[in-house]
Amino acid sequence: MPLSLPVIYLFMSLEEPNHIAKLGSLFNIFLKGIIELPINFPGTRFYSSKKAAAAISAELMTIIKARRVELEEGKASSSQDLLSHLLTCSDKNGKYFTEKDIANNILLLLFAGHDTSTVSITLLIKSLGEHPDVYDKVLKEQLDISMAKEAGELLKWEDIQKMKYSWNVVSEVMRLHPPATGAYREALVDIEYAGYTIPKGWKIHWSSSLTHNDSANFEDAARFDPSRFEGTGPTPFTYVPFGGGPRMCLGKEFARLEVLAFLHNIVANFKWDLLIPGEKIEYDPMPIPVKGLPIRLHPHHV
Ligand code: HEM
Repeated sequence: MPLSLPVIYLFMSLEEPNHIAKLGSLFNIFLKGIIELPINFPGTRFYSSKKAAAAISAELMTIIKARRVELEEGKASSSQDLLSHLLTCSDKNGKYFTEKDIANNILLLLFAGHDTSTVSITLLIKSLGEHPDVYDKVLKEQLDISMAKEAGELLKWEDIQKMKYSWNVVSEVMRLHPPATGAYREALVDIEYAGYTIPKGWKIHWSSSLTHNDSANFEDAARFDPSRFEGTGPTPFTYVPFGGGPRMCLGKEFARLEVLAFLHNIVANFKWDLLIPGEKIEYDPMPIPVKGLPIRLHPHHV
């Protein structure tokens, strides 16, 4: 999914379209090779991905160095964007981030924080288009929230907490199609599992898709059913779209806010038809509808 202008602007205040397009196309090559066999040989996706990541880092380093000069000359402010913030804040020991740390963090956030949320929103739109009964319930919940507010009043944190049914729907979308299909761990000790030994030091891939689609964890696992998340919800560690343990997603609550705020605004203003009913989803590496999910919006005034 191409990087959008707002995210680049928010992170680094870049506005020049060619510059953004260049970073965007490198980013897409980088993304395509992230979950590939690590064969570092010309022609493989992994190789191209590593090259693209190095090119993005070099580009980011140039931007970072230029911004440092602007900050020193008073031509940029520390609150301008994420980049200025990272350049001017220090940790509790007074140590500043290095330029390399900043470039790595921006690259991580672009990857971890952008496509995951856009994919969740895309699949949410698809699921609501396929399940009008669920759409109606989401609409009711969102309208109850809007009607309790003054005209033009923006959403508040308390409103997000009231979106319980809507979040159950988003959760069910992420159960069936987790935006991050899994991640990696390293075995710190020898592990015995199902009669096999995973030796210390081996890399392990854990899969959220397989865990979420296992009928031992979810009855009739292929069925779309947001009520699974009512009450106490799934057994711990059977539902892991954000991972688990100490390296669990840092942006989980921000993602919830982002997706629910988007959902509130689109549902309150539109209903929609899917132009390709039953459009297939492909994983490359994130789940995306193969034709880009064309829809027809119908504004409503409720
Ligand atoms: C629906 C949206 C999102 C999903 C499904 C998602 C999913 C994940 C997953 C599966 C991991 C790996 C966790 C693990 O290894 O146990 C992860 C890590 C991470 N995510 Fe997210 N994420 C989302 C949104 C975001 C956002 C919006 C941000 C930042 C603004 C973010 C920042 C991060 C970071 C920094 C990590 C690395 C944490 C670490 O290694 O300690 N994520 N995310």
